[in-house]
Amino acid sequence: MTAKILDGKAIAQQIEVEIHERAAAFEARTGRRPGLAAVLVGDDPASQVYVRNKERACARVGIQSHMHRLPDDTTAAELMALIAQLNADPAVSGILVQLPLPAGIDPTPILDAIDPAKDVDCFHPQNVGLVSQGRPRFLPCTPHGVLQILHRSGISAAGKHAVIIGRSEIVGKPMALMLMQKDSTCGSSAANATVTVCHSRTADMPAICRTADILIAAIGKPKFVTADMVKPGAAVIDVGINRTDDGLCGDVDFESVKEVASAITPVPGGVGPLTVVMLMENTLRAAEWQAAQ
Ligand SMILES: Nc1nc(=O)c2c([nH]1)NC[C@@H]1CN(c3ccc(C(=O)N[C@@H](CCC(=O)O)C(=O)O)cc3)C=[N+]21
Ligand SMILES: [Mg+2]
Repeated sequence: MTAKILDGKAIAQQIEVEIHERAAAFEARTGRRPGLAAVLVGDDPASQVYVRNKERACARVGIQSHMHRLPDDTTAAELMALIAQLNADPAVSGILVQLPLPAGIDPTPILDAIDPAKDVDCFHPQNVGLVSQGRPRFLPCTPHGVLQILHRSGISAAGKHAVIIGRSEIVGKPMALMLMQKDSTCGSSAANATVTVCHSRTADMPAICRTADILIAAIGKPKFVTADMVKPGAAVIDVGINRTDDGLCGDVDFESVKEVASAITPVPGGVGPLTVVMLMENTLRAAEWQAAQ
């Protein structure tokens, strides 16, 4: 079997059209553009790429981007002062502090200081709590993007065994919560999975992965998932983006796994573009709520 390649870029473009229409309607109704403030501290090359992609997406969908590029030696106090200013600015609907922050700054108090109504990354404990209770205000961008890829590719999760490799607060953990819930923004077929989470201390991970109908790799190890870990016919979603000497690659060994899976996302052009577009959706959602207050 050769897998169907799930074209994340094309799916993201479809969703962008929908968001562009909603953003235009918002602007027509309120006379204001939704605004996204992105804070980038230091000069991490991957972060530069991601933030530039987010800025470009804002321009395409009709969101005003407010970029704050700060030097590597910015202090936590300076960053806190900027967050306070952005929290108070009515032109700023959503705030994103690009991670990782430079080694000297603890991200937790910074992220906790973002107004939960502007927390478009969905990292604030209040928003994480709402997701975990199945009544989300925002959805975390990458897991939401994965649900959109599955849903818009006609892959149902309901009743299936979804195995997630990785337990990060940003991807693995919220992905598990969202897949096991009764419903999702994409309907009940993009939820209701039986979920297993594997991590670095999991015993016999390959055997567990081989029972997955949907296998989601989010560990940050290049080509970690090999063909022997995949059940024939499984759908494989690769959340990893690793920069190696031979260029970008995911957490999945694409060339071998595509011969076993029924569907697979590429890297680049898979989950990454969805992460960006779901951030646009959250920013628009934030603007709509703030306008209704
Ligand atoms: N506060 C915060 N929020 C984030 O959402 C966040 C973050 N920090 N830190 C890093 C990760 C990673 N991330 C990506 C964004 C865009 C692409 C993306 O555009 N990918 C394209 C291009 C990849 C490339 O050229 O490098 C693709 O996969 O096709 C990927 C990954 C957001 N993250
Ligand atoms: Mg990573």
